[in-house]
Amino acid sequence: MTQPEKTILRALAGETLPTPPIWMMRQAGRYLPEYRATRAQAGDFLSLCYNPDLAAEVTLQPIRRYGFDAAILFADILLLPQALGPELWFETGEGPRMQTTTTMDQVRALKPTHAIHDTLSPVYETVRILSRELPRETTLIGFAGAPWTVATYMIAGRGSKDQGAAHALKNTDRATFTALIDRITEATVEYLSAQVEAGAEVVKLFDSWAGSLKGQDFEDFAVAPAAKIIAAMKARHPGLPVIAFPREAGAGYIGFAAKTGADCVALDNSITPEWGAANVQTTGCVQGNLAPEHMVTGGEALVRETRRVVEAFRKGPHIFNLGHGITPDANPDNVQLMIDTVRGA
Ligand SMILES: Cc1c2[nH]c(c1CCC(=O)O)Cc1[nH]c(c(CCC(=O)O)c1C)Cc1[nH]c(c(CCC(=O)O)c1C)Cc1[nH]c(c(C)c1CCC(=O)O)C2
Repeated sequence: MTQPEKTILRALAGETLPTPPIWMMRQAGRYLPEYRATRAQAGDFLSLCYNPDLAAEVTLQPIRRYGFDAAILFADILLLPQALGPELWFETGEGPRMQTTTTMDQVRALKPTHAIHDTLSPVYETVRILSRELPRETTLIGFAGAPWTVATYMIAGRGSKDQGAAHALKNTDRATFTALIDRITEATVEYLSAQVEAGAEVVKLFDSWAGSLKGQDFEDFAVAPAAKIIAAMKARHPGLPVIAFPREAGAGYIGFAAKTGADCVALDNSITPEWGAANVQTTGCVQGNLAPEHMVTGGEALVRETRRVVEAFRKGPHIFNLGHGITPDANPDNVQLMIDTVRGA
């Protein structure tokens, strides 16, 4: 294989670059006026996700405006469970709602894995459009939710602060809980494979609620499913780079890449960049981890903390990013200031 030229792929291959490549979680989102305009044209959020032309358009908007080094497919982690059967909708101002899956009969009633493509084919079309339209230097990232995080929404039927319903099922009906995790794991491989076949060059697993899994639960339901998915993806697509994001894993970040086979571990901003460099970057590429609040507040603190992240990770492979998604109240000018600071302008 020839050496990759795209900066994101070089960092993922373990190269230390003089300037870290940069992209941003939720870079296509409500903080951008052009996103709000396209979303209004689509109607609601799910209609936007399932409209390949408009989903590709919002994916491209932050690339045009800022020249990020990567584009992330515009979709949502809850499209996959929806494709397995449960209804999904978004309550305005509140977030996602799903028909719940909490019994063995309901797990058995989920659609077979191969049937997900009936629902998800517009997402693959979005990927195909993007792989044609992105600038040649921009890397296209596909993604899925990790099984635990997806399960928390399927079990509770909505987002929750403590993932209480999922923990309760895990502790009271282990057979149903593990059957659900296994079904999501299998479907995730199928979904990510279809994204790669359509043109995604990297895939990222979002485990937003990994931090609520402690001790052996973290090993069983954050580490083990990620390891299974990554092994299957690498067997099907040799050389495919994978980013894993076990958000708020804390000490669980240590050794996560080695245990799961991930090429890069994305770090949230509950840890300092110095801690991440000393404990995680020692074994490979890391991504992160500026606090998203700086995109709201800007100014000297943004510049200082951006430089601190770049400095802390300077000695190893690093992809600059926020520690979590940018929020709707962010100021687009602050994103430009972050990029200029990273690139040394
Ligand atoms: C937990 C989770 C979800 N979705 C996602 C996660 C994991 C990452 C994380 O922790 O943020 C992941 C996600 N969601 C979205 C993407 C697209 C790619 C990107 O820009 O990063 C990705 C990678 C678009 C989106 N997903 C959502 C929006 C906002 C929708 C809108 O336009 O109103 C976007 C741009 C909606 C969404 N989707 C989800 C919730 C809880 C919400 C509501 C919260 C909110 O309103 O911000 C589920």
